[in-house]
Amino acid sequence: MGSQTPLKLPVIDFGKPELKPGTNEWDLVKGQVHVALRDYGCFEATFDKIPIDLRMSIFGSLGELFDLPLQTKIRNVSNKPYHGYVGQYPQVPLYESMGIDDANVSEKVEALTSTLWPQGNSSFSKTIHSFSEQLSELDQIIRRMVLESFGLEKYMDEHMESTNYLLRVMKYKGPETNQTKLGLHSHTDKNIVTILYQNEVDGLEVQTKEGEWINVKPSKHTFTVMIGESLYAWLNGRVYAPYHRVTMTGDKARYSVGLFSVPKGGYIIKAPDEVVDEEHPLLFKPYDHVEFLGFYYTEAGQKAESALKVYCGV
Ligand SMILES: O=C(O)CCC(=O)C(=O)O
Ligand SMILES: [Fe+2]
Repeated sequence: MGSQTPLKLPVIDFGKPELKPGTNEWDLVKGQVHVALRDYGCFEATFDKIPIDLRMSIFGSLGELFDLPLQTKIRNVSNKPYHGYVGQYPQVPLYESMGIDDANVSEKVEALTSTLWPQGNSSFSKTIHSFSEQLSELDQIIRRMVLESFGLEKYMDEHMESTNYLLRVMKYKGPETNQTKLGLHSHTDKNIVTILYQNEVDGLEVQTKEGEWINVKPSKHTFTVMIGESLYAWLNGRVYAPYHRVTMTGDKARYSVGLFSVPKGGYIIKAPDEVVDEEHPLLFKPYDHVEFLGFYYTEAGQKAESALKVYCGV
C-alpha cells in the first residue's frame, strides 16, 4: 500500500512520418487505439503535426479572450446549450468557457471574432482556426482507425460526414488555496471524440472502469483523447466513455481547449448490425443527438444517472 505506482493513461504516438492507412505503422497504432478505447476510453496522443509555436500561441489567444469584459463575452450566444459563453455558475465558480461552432471553418471563426472584437483581431481568428483545422486531422485519423478496427469500413464516409467540429475553450481560475476545489463536475462527454490540450496547470481526472481516478498529466507535446457517448452508442458499447472531472489547487489559472466532433442534427445514430449480436445485444434505439441534448439539459435529463439510457435505452 502507498507504494503502488500511480495509474497512467496509455500514450500513443501519432507522430510517425508514415502514418498512412494500409501501412504497418498504421495497423500497429490502430491496434493500440482499439485497446486503449476499449479499456480506458481515453489515451494521450503525441501529434507533432501542429507546430509548437501554434500550440503555445493558443494560450495567448485564450488569455486575451477571457480577459474581455463579461458583457462582451456574453455576446457569444448559441441556440445550442453549452455552445456559447458559459460561466458565473455558483456550482462551479472557477469555470468559464466559450464554444466556437465549426471552428475549422474560417468564416465561422471570423464571424465570432468580429462579435467579440468589432475592430477585428486577426491573430485570434487565425490561431483558433488553424489549431482546429490541424487538430481535426487527428480526430479523423483516430475515427478511421476505430472504424477499421471494428470492420466498419463501409460506413466510413457516412460516419465522417455525419459530424461537425465544436472547439470549446476553457479557463479555470486558481482557487488560491491549497485545498482541492472542483473545477468542473464529473461527467461523460456526449459527442463522438474529444481531443483536449492544456497549459502547464494540471487538473483533469479520468475515471477507470474500476472506479479509480487517474490524474492526467499531459506535456506540451501530448493531447488527451477521450470517447463520448455518441461513439459508445454507435459502437453498441464496444468502446468506453469515461467519467472525468477537473479539480484545481493553487493560484495559477488552467487554460484548456477541447475539439469535439459532434453528430449533426438530423443524423440518426444507429448501431450497425456488425456490432450487434447475442453477446452484445442492442443498447440504444436509433436517436438524433441534437434532440437527445434537448432532453439531457432538462431537469429529468440532469438527474438521470445515464440520460441516454433513460432517453432511448433498449
Ligand atoms: O478542461 C478539461 O480538461 C476538460 C473539459 C471537459 O471535460 C469538457 O469540456 O467536456
Ligand atoms: Fe468533458
